[in-house]
Amino acid sequence: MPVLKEISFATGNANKLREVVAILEAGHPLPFKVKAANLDLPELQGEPEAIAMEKCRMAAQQVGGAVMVEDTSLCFNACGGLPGPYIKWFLAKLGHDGLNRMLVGFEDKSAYAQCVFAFTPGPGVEPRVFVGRTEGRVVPARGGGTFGWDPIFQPDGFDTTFAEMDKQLKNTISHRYRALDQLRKFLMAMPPPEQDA
Ligand SMILES: O=P(O)(O)OP(=O)(O)OP(=O)(O)OC[C@H]1O[C@@H](n2cnc3c(O)ncnc32)[C@H](O)[C@@H]1O
Ligand SMILES: [Mg+2]
Repeated sequence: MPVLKEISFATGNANKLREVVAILEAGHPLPFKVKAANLDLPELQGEPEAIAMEKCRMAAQQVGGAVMVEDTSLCFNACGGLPGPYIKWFLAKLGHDGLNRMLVGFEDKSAYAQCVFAFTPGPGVEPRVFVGRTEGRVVPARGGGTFGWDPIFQPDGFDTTFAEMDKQLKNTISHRYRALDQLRKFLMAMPPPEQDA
């Protein structure tokens, strides 16, 4: 297996990249250098873990080295976890208001944000997955959010939506932070890169 020196974070989403960089810079660094790779990866179907693993395999082929990817879901409990990994299309077609309307017929507005990171040290090596969840509920849009469904997701224990919340605070309680923290712990346990002679 090649010696791991750096990991490419493959995503086409600038907001995700910004949050991942902010989380790592806030004192939760990975033990390897992280490089951004702007790839347009396909929107796969299936269970979230399987989607992240397949996305990771594809990204590793394209990059030709160690990669991490993530796939984010927004899951409504009243709908058996849907839209889940299909939230990107539901958001694009229905908007914040339409997503709220999906739940009009249900008492239960609870939902969870889920982020699945997948990592492989290189093409051909089975990816590992790390899941982070933040529980909350779906509310009418509040906050001038520029990131996806942030204005309609209010995490439990807070009276602000992700969009109204200080970015630094979001990055300490988010689905993304929780998944990335597990990946960090896994990588910390890996042998460090060999020093150049
Ligand atoms: O290239 P990738 O990494 O796949 O980026 P993407 O934008 O396609 O992202 P996903 O496939 O994971 O789809 C998740 C959708 O949820 C949105 N999203 C992801 N994380 C979010 C967060 O923390 N807050 C609000 N919206 C988020 C994102 O903009 C997408 O519309
Ligand atoms: Mg995607």
